[in-house]
Amino acid sequence: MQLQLALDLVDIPQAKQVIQEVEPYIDIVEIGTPVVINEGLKAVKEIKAAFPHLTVLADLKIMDAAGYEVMKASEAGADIVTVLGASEDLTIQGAVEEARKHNKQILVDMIGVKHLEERAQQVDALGVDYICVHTGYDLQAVGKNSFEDLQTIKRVVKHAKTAIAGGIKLSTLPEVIAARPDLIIVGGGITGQNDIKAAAAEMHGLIKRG
Ligand SMILES: O=C([C@H](O)CO)[C@H](O)[C@H](O)COP(=O)(O)O
Repeated sequence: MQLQLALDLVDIPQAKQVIQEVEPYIDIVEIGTPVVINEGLKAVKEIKAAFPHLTVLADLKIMDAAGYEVMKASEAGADIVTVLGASEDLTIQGAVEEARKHNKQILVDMIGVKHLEERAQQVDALGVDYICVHTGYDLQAVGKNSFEDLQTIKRVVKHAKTAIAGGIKLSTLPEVIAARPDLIIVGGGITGQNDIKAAAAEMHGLIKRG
C-alpha cells in the first residue's frame, strides 16, 4: 500500500514547502486539479524539477482529447495522469496509448460514476494502471465517503491497482487500510492539520504496518 499526498489548495512555493516537510512519508505527490487550474502544468514541471525522485501525479481529471493532454502532462514531468471513468472508452484508450509512449501511467478517477461495478470492469479491460474510487469535496460536504465503493472495485477489478480518495482522515484510515487498496490518497487529512509532518508520519506508519 502506498500513500499519495494530494496538494489542492496551495500555490507552487507553498507546495514545495509542504513536500519538503513530508517527503520521507509519502510515495506519490499529487498536483491537484485546483493547483493545475491556477498555475497550469508549470506546477507539475516545477515540482518534478525540485523533487526528481518523487513520483508526481497530475490530477487533470481528463474528460476528452486525452492523447494530447496526457502528452502535455508527460512532457511537463508527470509520472501518472488522471482521466475520468465517466469519459468515453475511446478517451481512456487514447490516454493509455499516449502514456505508454512516454512510459507513464494512467489513474482513472471514478468520481460521479453511477454504475460503479459495471464501469470498473469495463475500465479495467482498457488496460489502465489504477482505478480510484473518489468522493469529491461536494459529496464529502454532505457526509459521503467511498469506503463501500472501495470494496466493490476490490471485488471486480482484476488487472489495475485500486485506489481511494476523498476526505480520508487519521480516524478513518484504519477502515481504509483494512480493505487493502494499493494506493491511499490523502489531501486535507494531512495538509489541514496543525502539524502536517506528524500527520503524514502517523499515516505513513499505519499504512506501512498494514
Ligand atoms: O481530487 C481531489 C478533489 O477533487 C479536489 O480536486 C482531492 O485531491 C482529493 O479529494 C483528495 O483530497 P481530500 O479529499 O482533501 O483528502
